Amino acid sequence: MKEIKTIEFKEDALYLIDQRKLPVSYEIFECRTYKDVYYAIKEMVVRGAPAIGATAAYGVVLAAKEFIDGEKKEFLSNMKKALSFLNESRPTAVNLMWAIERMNNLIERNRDLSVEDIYMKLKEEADRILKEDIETNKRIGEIGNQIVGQKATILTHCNTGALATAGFGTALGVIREAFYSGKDIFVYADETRPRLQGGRLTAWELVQEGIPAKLIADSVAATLIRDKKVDLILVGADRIALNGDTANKIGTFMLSVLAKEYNVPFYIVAPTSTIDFSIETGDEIVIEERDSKEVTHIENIRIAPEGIDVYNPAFDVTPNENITGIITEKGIIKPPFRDNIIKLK
Ligand SMILES: CSC[C@H]1O[C@H](OP(=O)(O)O)[C@H](O)[C@@H]1O
Repeated sequence: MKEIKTIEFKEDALYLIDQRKLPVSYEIFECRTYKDVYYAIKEMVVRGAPAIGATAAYGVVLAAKEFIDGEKKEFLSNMKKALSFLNESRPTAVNLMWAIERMNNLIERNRDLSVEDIYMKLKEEADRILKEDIETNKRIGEIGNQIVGQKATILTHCNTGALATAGFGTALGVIREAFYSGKDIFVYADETRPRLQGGRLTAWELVQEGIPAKLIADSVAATLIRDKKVDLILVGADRIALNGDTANKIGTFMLSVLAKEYNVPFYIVAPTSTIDFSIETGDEIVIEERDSKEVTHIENIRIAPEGIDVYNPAFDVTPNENITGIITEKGIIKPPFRDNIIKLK
């Protein structure tokens, strides 16, 4: 299995695979300040809910390093500002807020320690988040593999692999696990307009692993599903509400409607850190709207005329009634979702 180091912290700097450049070139983006990390998340140098969370945690570490020479009071005040700034980098993936809150809670628990000791504890906590995510994803892979047939064609959307996490992946992690456990699987990967995470990132990971697959335009999925060419649909998540409604990359909701119409099992695959226990339904999820240039251009080449207005939501919400189950590291959550999700709090 190929090791893909999406995120690496060493010698007081954070190194990220620059996912904007893949697959054409493999480049590393260096973050030396928490504002570098904000930029990396906002501009999707790094993306994917768990990867965003782990990256933000190291952004907090870089902020603590930046303010380490200040008096305690000034340090705590600067850290509060830095955490709030990082928290605003993208609005939908709850792992960002989950990681920031976890780092803030650590500061609050240790505010009587020296600034240097707080910094060391923050670094340890960020390392823990990174390590836990990889372990969580491998557990998700094992659990998810239980619902993959010995011979199965799986359709997936966007990128939910090692690049979207600290390693191994979520939905693509289940696909990895099924492949390496010897199952005869085949993957259809949606290219996922407009940022093409499927065509650029999932396709790259599948080729790296030698997993049999075909890349398709998003609009091909409907015919494949209608013609019974797809046995299972596995997608990721950015925020899951208590009732199971799930925000994920734009185009996921459409797939769920097709899956329901043609009785194809449709699973969300995500760590429990992607569950937002503070919201009842998907109506409360903020959907990020991104720059129109993502739609009117590809690699800075204009493909739509000047003057055309654009609507570019980065996510949509799949209603829980379209979801077969939610595969997590604690097991597969089945309906009734609220009753079963609340038990995980
Ligand atoms: C394993 S979470 C991956 C999740 O994140 C993606 O969004 P983005 O690339 O904009 O960060 C997409 O929703 C994936 O399902």
